[in-house]
Amino acid sequence: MSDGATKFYTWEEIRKHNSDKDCWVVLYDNVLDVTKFLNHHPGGLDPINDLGGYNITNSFESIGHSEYAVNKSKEYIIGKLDPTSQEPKVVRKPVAQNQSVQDFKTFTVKTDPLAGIKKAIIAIIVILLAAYFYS
Ligand code: HEM
Repeated sequence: MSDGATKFYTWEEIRKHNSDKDCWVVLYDNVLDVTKFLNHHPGGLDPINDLGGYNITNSFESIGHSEYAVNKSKEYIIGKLDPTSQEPKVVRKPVAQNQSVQDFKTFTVKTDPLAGIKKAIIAIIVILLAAYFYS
């Protein structure tokens, strides 16, 4: 862009930059190389890195980023999205497949089948004690 001409990128090119060593994203119609920002992002590395090669506009807006964040993102613009390029079907990249995610997926609320009986026994004991002390 040294000659002042805007550089345009296709989705095919953008999708290739999808790792924490080389991370491009699309914000509105701008293409950003955020590789150097990942480790400085106040929201952590993963939220942006997981979207490397994708359009982050909805996620960026839903967090309610400040004006400061919007201005900060300008530092990483490398060009514009080629308006003739069709966005390929979004194939969700698997987010962190760590143990906590696995635990979350298999988590079930444990109910105590004896909870009702326990409560009834406690109530009976309280009634018996009250009857004993007030008799
Ligand atoms: C170029 C892209 C981005 C830039 C420059 C950026 C910048 C920032 C900045 C400056 C903050 C501090 C709070 C603020 O000023 O709003 C922040 C917080 C945060 N960002 Fe981003 N962000 C980007 C993309 C994203 C994306 C794509 C996500 C989610 C998918 C995300 C999730 C978060 C979260 C969760 C916080 C922490 C909010 C909090 O703790 O209150 N960010 N970001």
